[in-house]
Amino acid sequence: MKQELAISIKDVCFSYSGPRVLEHINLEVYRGEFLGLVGPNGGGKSTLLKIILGLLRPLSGQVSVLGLSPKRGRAAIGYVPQHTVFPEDFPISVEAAVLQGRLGKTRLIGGYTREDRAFARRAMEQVEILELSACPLAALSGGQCQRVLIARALAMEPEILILDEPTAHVDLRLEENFFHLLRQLNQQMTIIVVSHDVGFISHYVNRVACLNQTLICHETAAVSGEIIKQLYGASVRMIDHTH
Ligand SMILES: Nc1ncnc2c1ncn2[C@@H]1O[C@H](COP(=O)(O)OP(=O)(O)OP(=O)(O)O)[C@@H](O)[C@H]1O
Repeated sequence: MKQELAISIKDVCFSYSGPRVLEHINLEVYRGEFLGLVGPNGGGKSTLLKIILGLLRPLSGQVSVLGLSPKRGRAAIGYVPQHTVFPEDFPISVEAAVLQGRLGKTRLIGGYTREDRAFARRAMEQVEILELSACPLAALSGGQCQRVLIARALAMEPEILILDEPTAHVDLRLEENFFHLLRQLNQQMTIIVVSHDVGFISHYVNRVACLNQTLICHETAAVSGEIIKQLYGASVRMIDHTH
């Protein structure tokens, strides 16, 4: 059976204004895949995600998302950004934050509909934060905040979920819970997750793409600490959390 493409990246090059950040990147992500994207600091991971989201235009090459241009395909992508910190006095509840995920989908005037609230509720149920729905964001732990951000992305009914270092600020136990959650979500949607921890994510993902200006994909079984160290130096963590 022919697999359907979720994302296609062909021969993409990019630079901000100075040297090339991405060189001739080729990547095909299939529907239903769970892809890990790893690489050293400054390797170009966030830049590649921004190109997929249509926020940056490549210097050359082609990108399509579900057969559409990245700008048009963006409506199908739930994006969980890196390093989102809510200010201490941010006066907004968990439910209000999750409802923001409906902004591109709902009517422009008249506020959220009953349907929007049902989507937000379902998203909060999926990531097990429904009991926190009235809490102010400022009262949440790092792990709970990450779940709110995922719920916000899920509320928009995405076909593709992209997460940029979602567990950078959570401890190992929460990280494990979190990846179990992603594995469940992967039954309904394509997932790309950026991480610095190859050893850990290779227990969960189908394939690991290593990006350091150029990109090489490995089936998870083929990823060893030695390969990663040779290609990308010591800044990628290769910790085996085998249980
Ligand atoms: N807005 C920008 N303007 C100029 N250069 C940038 C900009 N954003 C990123 N860069 C540069 O592009 C390169 C790739 O950065 P990018 O943030 O994509 O890497 P990354 O792999 O996501 O890194 P990290 O793991 O540290 O988050 C780096 O050299 C960075 O300094």
